[in-house]
Amino acid sequence: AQPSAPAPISAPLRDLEYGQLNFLHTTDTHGWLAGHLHEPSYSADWGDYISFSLRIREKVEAKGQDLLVIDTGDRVEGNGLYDSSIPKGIYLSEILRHQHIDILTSGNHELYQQNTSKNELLTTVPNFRGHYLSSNIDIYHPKTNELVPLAPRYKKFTTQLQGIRIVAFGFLFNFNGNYNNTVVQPVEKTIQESWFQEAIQDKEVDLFLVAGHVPAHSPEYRAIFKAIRKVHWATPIQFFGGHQHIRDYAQYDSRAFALASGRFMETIGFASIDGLSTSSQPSVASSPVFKRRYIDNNLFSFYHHTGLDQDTFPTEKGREVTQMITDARSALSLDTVFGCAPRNLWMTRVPYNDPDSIYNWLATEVLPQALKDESRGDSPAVAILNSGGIRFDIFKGEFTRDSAFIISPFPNKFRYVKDVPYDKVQLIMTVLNQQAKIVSTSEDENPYIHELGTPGQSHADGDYEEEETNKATEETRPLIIDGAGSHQAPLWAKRSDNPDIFPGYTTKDDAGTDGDDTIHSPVKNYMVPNCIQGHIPGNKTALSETVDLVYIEFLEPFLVLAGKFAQLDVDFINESEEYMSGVQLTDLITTWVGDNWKCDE
Ligand SMILES: Nc1ccn([C@@H]2O[C@H](COP(=O)(O)O)[C@@H](O)[C@H]2O)c(=O)n1
Repeated sequence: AQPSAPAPISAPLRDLEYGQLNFLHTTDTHGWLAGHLHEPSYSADWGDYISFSLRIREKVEAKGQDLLVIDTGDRVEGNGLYDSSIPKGIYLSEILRHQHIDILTSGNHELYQQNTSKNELLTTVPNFRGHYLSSNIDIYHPKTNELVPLAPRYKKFTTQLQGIRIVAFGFLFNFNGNYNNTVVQPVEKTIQESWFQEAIQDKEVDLFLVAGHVPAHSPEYRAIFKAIRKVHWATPIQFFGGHQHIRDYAQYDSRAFALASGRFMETIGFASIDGLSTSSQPSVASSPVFKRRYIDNNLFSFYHHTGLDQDTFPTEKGREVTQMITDARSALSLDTVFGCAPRNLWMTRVPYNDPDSIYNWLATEVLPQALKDESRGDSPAVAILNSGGIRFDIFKGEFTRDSAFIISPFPNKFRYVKDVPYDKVQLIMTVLNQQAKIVSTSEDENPYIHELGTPGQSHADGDYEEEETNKATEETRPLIIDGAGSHQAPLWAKRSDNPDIFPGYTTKDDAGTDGDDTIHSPVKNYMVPNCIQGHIPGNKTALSETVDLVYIEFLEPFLVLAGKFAQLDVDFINESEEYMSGVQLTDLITTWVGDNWKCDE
């Protein structure tokens, strides 16, 4: 773990249930390779994960079993370790490549910016040659401008020890927010292509392995499942997915399961299958048995599952990578302090209009006080942000360069259109927040276009409380103990009534409620609107007035549609201009923090 990471807290654990074939899975790591430096449950880093997978490999191979390591994308955008370097990602790519990954795929975040996908093609794909798969992404090659697959579409291989014959694919969900140097083909169309149909005709297959940046429960995975089942009624299928930032396990039939392993290096997913045929034993009598476990990413869990301790667990490679991360964080000055947060500010643990909500803070303090384009004189403005652009909580204590990128990693600037009737702005807000489905289906069948909100909640399946009806109470607030001096506060403490249990993941999935390795008490979450608004200046504007409609540039395509619904006669693409030229939301936040959150001497 990193030198400043908190020690993990001991807790009751469920064991891993190994099988003939075992998997470790990461997804949506978003640059958090240093682990969480303020949360003991997720405080292991990428070096520890390398040691963990090497130790698990030793353990399973000693029993003649196999291990495969999977990563399903969104490795970039979301942490200073990736976002603060110039160019972005130079340290991250080097750190990542030290993990042996058997199958990896691209997420949507690898494709938002031209440079990011170019870096995938020219650095990450070669670093993981033979392992990176891209079944439905093409890229215009930066040298030839020819449209080429980002990586091979699929591969067939056999496992080292048992000769399990696997056909593997690497998909991305039907994403359409990519920069125009890449092409994402819808999954449903891709599986009609001849290469896919030929790949699934193979009769010498013991397992289909579908890795992808695709939700475990999704129309895309259902389509792939159906396509394979048309040809193979009983061959086991193991899916690995991601994108929603949740722990999830979907059962498609008794021989087809999908695992999603959370986000931000909080979770190491584990899966196993027993009862597979192999090249030397092509038919098996029994049905395969599938298992899953979500491992909290900390050394307490890692020691427990490997049966090792602080002396016997670390590997030389793991230690080296931990040091590489420490060096990179220092070279990037990620611990530079901009100010000290006087309290915790939460994304979803309190209602969004609560004084402790990060969105309330942005809407009532940061935007009104810091967003001002001098060229607009005294014109009042309403600024709209998508809540999904904010990625993490702020903890009481030091607010560092790293915190800024963790909260707001995207290079999003502001744009505006002038003289918009205030009542139309409010109508647009209603459309974006309450009628997003209308917006998403008007011209575009892609169901993901309305993902303006925080990733987990559009698929929360009842785990989130409706904001209006539930005000957080004392008992539902996370347990916090104040940090000493200006240090960050740890996120939770043990409960006095049950000293072994503290808040954390309590996952419900298709296999039940016993998936998490660590037994936790639940944390309450509240729905957040897709978009929030701040008034500049902060006083309320009369309904009859006109305002500058300022918006984060990511919102523009959504505003074009919402504007039509609100019958606003504005051409957002051609009539808008930059607001506070060159300033990104991240800069606005850091400037405000520097001006307002002084640290006590
Ligand atoms: N420039 C950007 C890019 C993305 N977002 C927000 O992130 C969401 C996607 O993130 P996932 O981790 O869920 O893939 C997207 O829907 C936006 O809300 C952004 O704000 N700006």
